[in-house]
Amino acid sequence: MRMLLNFVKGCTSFESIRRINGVTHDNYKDACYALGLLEDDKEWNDCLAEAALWVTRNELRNLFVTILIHSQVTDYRKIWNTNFEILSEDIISLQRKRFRLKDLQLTKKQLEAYTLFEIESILLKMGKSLKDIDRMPLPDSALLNNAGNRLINEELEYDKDALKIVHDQSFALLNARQKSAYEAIINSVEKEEGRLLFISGHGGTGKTFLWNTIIAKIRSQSRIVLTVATSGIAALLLPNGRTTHSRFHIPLDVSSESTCEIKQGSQLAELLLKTSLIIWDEAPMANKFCFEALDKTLRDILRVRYENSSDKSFGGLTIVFGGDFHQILPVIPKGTRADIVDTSLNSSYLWLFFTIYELKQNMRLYSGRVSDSEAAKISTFDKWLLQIGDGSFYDDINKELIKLPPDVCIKPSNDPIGSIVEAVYPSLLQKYNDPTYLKERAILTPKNKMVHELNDTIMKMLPGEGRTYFSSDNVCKASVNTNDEDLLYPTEFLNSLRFPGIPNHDVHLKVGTPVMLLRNLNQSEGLCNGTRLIAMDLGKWSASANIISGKNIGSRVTIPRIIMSPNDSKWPFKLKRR
Ligand SMILES: Nc1ncnc2c1ncn2[C@@H]1O[C@H](COP(=O)(O)OP(=O)(O)OP(=O)(O)O)[C@@H](O)[C@H]1O
Repeated sequence: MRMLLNFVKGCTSFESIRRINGVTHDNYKDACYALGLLEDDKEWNDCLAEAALWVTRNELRNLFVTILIHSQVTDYRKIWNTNFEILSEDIISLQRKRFRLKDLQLTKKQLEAYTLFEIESILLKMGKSLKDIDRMPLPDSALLNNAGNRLINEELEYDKDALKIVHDQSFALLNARQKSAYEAIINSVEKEEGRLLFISGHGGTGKTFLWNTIIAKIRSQSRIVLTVATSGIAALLLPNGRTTHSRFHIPLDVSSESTCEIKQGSQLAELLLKTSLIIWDEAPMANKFCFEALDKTLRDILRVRYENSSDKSFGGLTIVFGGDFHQILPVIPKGTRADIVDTSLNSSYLWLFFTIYELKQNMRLYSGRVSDSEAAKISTFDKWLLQIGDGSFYDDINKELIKLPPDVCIKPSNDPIGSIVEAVYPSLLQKYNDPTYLKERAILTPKNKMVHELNDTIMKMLPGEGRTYFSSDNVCKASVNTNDEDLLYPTEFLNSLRFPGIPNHDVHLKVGTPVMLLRNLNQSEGLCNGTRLIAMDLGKWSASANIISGKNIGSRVTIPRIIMSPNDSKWPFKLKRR
């Protein structure tokens, strides 16, 4: 009842406290559940049943996998048994198409095996497996064996003729510096020299262009190149790119002793044994221990392939790193400048073995897609930005202030929020439904408080009622050594807490609002930290949205409530916000 009193306004009787959206519930617990304030496995059944009304079965299986991986389920077997039927509704027709047998019938056991096989395929793309999930049934091993090593198959499935054409076209365009890096990399791959190369260059100097040319070359020769990036958003820019953590199973809390969680003999280990090249974009952003973890793991795994692999950096595999040390370095919460430098790639023991190639020419200006005046403008901005990066463009003696050029500023006014919204989102009401309009706009602010103010202002401007989702907040039992956490940390207090990178207790959404995902939910579906979407169906237990940035633009995804915990907070307990 106390929890409800925080939400139900103007109640006149005990019964009215239990009335939620016109329905009077039998008890307070049910009323709390209806508001989404409680944690219960029943939520996942309700969520899948609700989404089944509007999504395809394949989307539903993706939703099921998201629940398995990101939401804390108490009894996996039970939610599988309850939802098996809706998850398998299209399996017979899928198999009929696959085997070209229009009268094919399946027994319940076969149906279960094929459905689990589909679920396992989604999990494998995320680098996970049903084997890792407690008490979940496993697909038929014969089916899995027939499918072979799907990680390797996926890397060999490319259209080689098309890639050869792409390669020849881009190769002809490479500038001198790009070409010399290209030759060094291809030589090292062909002669298995196992070199370590670092391609540095600021934004627009054609690193991605170079990667694409090299990837096309290697894949057109039926060889394997793994493309990874430190952040999900950069990974989406690479063909079949993945984040380094998901591709190599690097632990999240990485230290000097860490290794990647890859078992000898696993599908991933076999893939690494067959790999010719790894391209790691945005390398300066990663903690040096990530590289060292991969180094140690490859030295071990590649011993089957190369003699003395344990004496060679990365076991003797050619690895290309790219990025710009001017851009974001590893984030060390409350770390000093020295801490950050010490965690960077160039403080690692591996840095000694790198050969560095530098790209200098801003190719964005020469790609022929911009007019001369636009190119001059970009060039001036580019120089200005680089000077700031070099620390040579200060407006005062204390080296603290930078003068912004007038064309990037908006005029001061009495309503700064209104002005910036008007400047960034002109004619919002006519255009808020247009994905292209939304895709190219964003307001960045240094503080979350301002983000919330801006969001509230813009949400109020948009038409429609929308829906408010409440989180269920709990103190993680393992993080406190008392049974009185309810007294110490009452729910309304937990609800009021705000953390960076984690949504507040209440999230208000309207159909058509652009949202940004804050978690790497499913790379292969293009769902990672930073993916932008437009909210579409706002169900009670899940929300569907259309992707508008990165990979898979236009496809629809359904997202359940997932559990998030702040990484480091000042409180003496760990909050679980679902
Ligand atoms: N050799 C080239 N010939 C023609 N166009 C090129 C060449 N190299 C790069 N470009 C084009 O220049 C633009 C910027 O290149 P690219 O995105 O590869 O740069 P980048 O270094 O990866 O930039 P960022 O660090 O911002 O991601 C792209 O439009 C790309 O197609």
